[in-house]
Parts: sequence; structure tokens; C-alpha cells
Amino acid sequence: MKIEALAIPDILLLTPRRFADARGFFCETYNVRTMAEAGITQPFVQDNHSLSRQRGVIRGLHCQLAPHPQGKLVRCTHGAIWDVAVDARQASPTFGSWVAAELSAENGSQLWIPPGFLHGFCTLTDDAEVQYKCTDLWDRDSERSVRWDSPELAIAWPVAPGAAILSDKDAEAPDFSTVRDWF
Ligand SMILES: Cc1cn([C@H]2C[C@H](O)[C@@H](COP(=O)(O)OP(=O)(O)O[C@H]3O[C@@H](C)C(=O)[C@@H](O)[C@H]3O)O2)c(=O)[nH]c1=O
Repeated sequence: MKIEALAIPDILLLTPRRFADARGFFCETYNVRTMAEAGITQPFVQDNHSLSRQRGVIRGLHCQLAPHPQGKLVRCTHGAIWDVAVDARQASPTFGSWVAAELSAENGSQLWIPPGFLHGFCTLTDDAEVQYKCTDLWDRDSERSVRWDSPELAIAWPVAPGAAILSDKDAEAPDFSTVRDWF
């Protein structure tokens, strides 16, 4: 497992080693010991899987507040996405900063996003399937959405202005200026 810290060092890009042969490949996508060595010690309690049919779908930016904050270990198992984490920890020197990584079925990379971050992604291909492990259960009352194009964040989304495909919930989300003392 290759483990790289991104510009916000709490965000890790993990790329499992693939053993290729004539059949294809084998890799470990999760191993509790390897994860602990990378500093990911929280148990995962929920696995999610989403399909976005079109390129240019944006899901996010999402998080859950205490007492149900979620860490997420995200990968793309069909197609490709641009995955984004935004630091929402009020006392952090990188509060309001974001990092992103391309996750694809081809590169097999995973992004570890601890609690305290907003998470979102943009699909780079049609039929993008995303699977992620979460450290807390979904809780509707704790869920928060923040506008993907909040001016304060200036996220360089790889989608033409006006071409993003959003859920109604995400299209109506308030912008990042509402995020104060969430974490
Ligand atoms: C997130 C979630 C949703 N649902 C339901 C609620 C709703 O009817 C339907 C679709 O939910 P959403 O529109 O919120 O799905 P989506 O926009 O894909 O939400 C996800 O976005 C990414 C970026 C994340 O980081 C996730 O934590 C989650 O917030 O699924 C669950 O049953 N369990 C869950 O854990």
C-alpha cells in the first residue's frame, strides 16, 4: 500500500499494491493492520456504494455533525471521479482549504477523509461507481450540505460552469460562510 499525505496532511491518498497476472489483478482494498500503520484506527461501521450515470455529476459537499461525524475511505470502482475534501475544523490553520485527488477504477487509489472535513466529488466519466467506508452511521439529523461552488472555497471543479449535475438538496445548499464551529 502506497500512502501519501496531501497538502492538508490529514488527508491521505492510499494506493493498494496490485498483483497482476494473466487473469487480471488482485489487491487488498482494506487491511486493519495496514490502515492502523497509516494512522487510520477508527473502526468502519457502514459501507456505501453510489452510481452516477453521467459525467459532470457533483455530489457534495457533505458532512455529519457531532455526535455522528464520519471519517470516509473513498474509492472509485468503475470510471473515474475527482474527489475533494474541505477542512471544516474551525481551529485548523487550513480551515476552508481543500485538496483533491483523481480516484479511478484504473488507479485503484483511495482517499482517507477524517471527521471534520466536508466531502464531495465530481464524476469524470459516465457510469462512475463510488464505494466508501464510513466510521459512523448515516444520521439524517446530523447531515449538512454546503454549496459545491461556495465563492470562499474557490474549488477548481473539473466541470464547465453551468454544466454540473446536482441533486435538489445540493443545489439548494447554503454556502461555506455558514460553516462556523461545526468541528
Ligand atoms: C448518505 C445516505 C443516504 N441515504 C439515502 C437518503 C436519500 O434518500 C438517498 C440519497 O442520499 P443523498 O442524496 O444524500 O446521496 P449522496 O448525495 O450520494 O450523499 C453522499 O454524498 C457523498 C459526497 C458523501 O460524502 C456521503 O457521505 C453522502 O453524503 O439515500 C441512506 O439511506 N444512507 C446514507 O448513508
